[in-house]
Amino acid sequence: MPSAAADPVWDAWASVPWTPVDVPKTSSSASSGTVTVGWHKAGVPYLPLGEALSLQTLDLWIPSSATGTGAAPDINSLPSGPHGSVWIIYIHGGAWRDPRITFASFTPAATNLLFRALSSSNDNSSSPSHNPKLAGLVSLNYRLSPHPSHPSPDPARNAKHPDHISDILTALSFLSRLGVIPRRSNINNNNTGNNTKWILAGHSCGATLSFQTLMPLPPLLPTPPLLLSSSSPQPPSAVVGFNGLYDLAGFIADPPQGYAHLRDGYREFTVGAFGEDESVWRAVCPASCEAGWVRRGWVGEGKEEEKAGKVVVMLVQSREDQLVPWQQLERMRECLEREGRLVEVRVREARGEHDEIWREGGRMAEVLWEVVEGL
Ligand SMILES: N[C@@H](CC(=O)c1ccccc1NC=O)C(=O)O
Repeated sequence: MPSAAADPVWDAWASVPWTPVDVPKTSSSASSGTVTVGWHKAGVPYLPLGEALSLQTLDLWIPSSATGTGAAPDINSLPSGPHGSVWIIYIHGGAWRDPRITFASFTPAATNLLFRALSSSNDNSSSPSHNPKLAGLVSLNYRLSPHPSHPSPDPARNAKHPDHISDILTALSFLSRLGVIPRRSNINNNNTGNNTKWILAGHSCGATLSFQTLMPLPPLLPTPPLLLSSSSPQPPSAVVGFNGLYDLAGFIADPPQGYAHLRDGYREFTVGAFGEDESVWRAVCPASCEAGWVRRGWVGEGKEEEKAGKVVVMLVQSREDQLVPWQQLERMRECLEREGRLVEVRVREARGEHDEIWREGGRMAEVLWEVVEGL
């Protein structure tokens, strides 16, 4: 991938060094020590240097195979994956407000995925066509609303809708300027496009934010001018929601059995993020907003896009989740199935309480790997 001097996007990119991701060698190998599974940039500002607030940053990892050598990539560069490789972009949860849940909640799954990528590139028995190609991973930070138990004067911790989704869209524009997300003009262009695909994944309110990137949200959000490019980013090939929130108004009006005690908590964080107006709650949630957004905001109206194939939604939920009921998944599934054959909805179960899936990371990585393989 190119790098360029005197470009605010590449200047921000080059402001952070690469560090190795070292994991202990498996016990089966005779040698001890660690193996480098990938390279990591931590806390890259996704706005021009000096303009980003404390939470307007992203972390990015590439598999060690991307460099071709054992050495760190150049600080100015972003090595591209092989033809047809896939980027995964992750949005953390925490009810739009919890400062203890950040981009770092993706680290266990990211490390697991880098390890899988290394193992599969070492595995000569797998045929190249079935060898999944992971280009890299990104985890986004974004401004948070105030948390009553964790007050802070930091402007990045006193956000209100649409600040959260605005930051996510800004980060996606930044990533498209870096070449991580392909541009729309490359769609259907098999000769010159590098055919990179991307997956958008999120946990809890991060799943809400993932779908919001594809919904027409009022009011329209301006992109910072320095990040604008002539062509818009290509939408993701798949969205993966882990223990996601899809219908806040529905939950607050009528929480399902076993979750009624959470109604006031839901109302508190919903008001904190979106204000008191319940019509806004409905408009910003993917299972309760106006129908038709999958075609309008994602698949596209044009026949060419329809020919390019349907999009994939993977909904992952634990029945043991003490904070988000299975009913949220059902609401989302029903909403997507009403969109007809544009979307292929897949459902996977997970185990444990609400945050176990990212704390533990293995199941999250397994599901994401399955989506990468299927693209
Ligand atoms: N730890 C959070 C609570 C939280 O994250 C949450 C609670 C209920 C339903 C979903 C939640 N998180 C979604 O992103 C808080 O303190 O606000």
